[in-house]
Amino acid sequence: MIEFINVDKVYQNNVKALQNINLQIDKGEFVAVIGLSGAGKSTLIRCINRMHDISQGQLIVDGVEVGKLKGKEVRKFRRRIGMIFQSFNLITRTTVLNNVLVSFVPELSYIRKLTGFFSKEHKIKALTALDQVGILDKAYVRVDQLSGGQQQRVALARTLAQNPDIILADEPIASLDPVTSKQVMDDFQRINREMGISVIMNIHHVEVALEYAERIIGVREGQVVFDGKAAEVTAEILDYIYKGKAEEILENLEGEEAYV
Ligand SMILES: Nc1ncnc2c1ncn2[C@@H]1O[C@H](COP(=O)(O)OP(=O)(O)OP(=O)(O)O)[C@@H](O)[C@H]1O
Repeated sequence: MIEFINVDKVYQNNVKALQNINLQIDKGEFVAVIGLSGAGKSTLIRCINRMHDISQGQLIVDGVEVGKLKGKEVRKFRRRIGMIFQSFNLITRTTVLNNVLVSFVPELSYIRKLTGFFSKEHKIKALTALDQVGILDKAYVRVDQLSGGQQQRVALARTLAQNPDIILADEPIASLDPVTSKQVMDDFQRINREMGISVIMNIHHVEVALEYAERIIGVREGQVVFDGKAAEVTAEILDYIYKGKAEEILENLEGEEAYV
């Protein structure tokens, strides 16, 4: 379980990105975090794996107070939390398999780190992860020869190979077309349902958030202004989260539905 207790985040430039956040996210949930640009969505997600430190309050993940972890403990803690970015963060000039194997580097002995030699067990784990996202046949293809959607699947496989309890996804479909976005979102849904991995996703596409997430957290000016089931989200609620811009967003929604 992830628990935010009275969490504030103030950046060094004095921007108060999060204010008094209180949330509980249970294991296995699929949560979408929505809100205007600058509302605090990325900050909220990135505090969970301590990419950002919180300024006040407590953030507890499976009984561990994240802010109290030190050095090695932080690295060990992060191994349980996968992170997916909009920009995929892959090494494009090498194979898909090598990109997944990279996730095992922290587990390697010093010698193996130097030689870059992965065990058979690591290779099997990596190939299994590629199979889980349907791109096993691309294992020996260079990443720069793949489409954006396939690259995001490689990133997802790399995360899965870590055997995470939680996947944080920061705008994972922002640079993908609607059809590819749907494939990637289907992957997230399958991983969430079949493997019980919690998914917490920051997403600009409201229509996609409502379709895939069970729970929606609406953030506005650093505060949680809505937290409920996707099915409960109304046009009024969206309007509140998006400060009167819901009409524009709903218009988009109609267009996107036709496209997807
Ligand atoms: N590293 C940083 N240093 C200083 N201020 C920051 C930093 N990162 C974010 N901010 C500020 O914190 C606020 C929240 O930013 P955040 O990136 O969390 O919003 P967001 O909702 O994810 O936006 P977007 O949808 O555009 O990614 C913004 O005012 C932003 O300018």
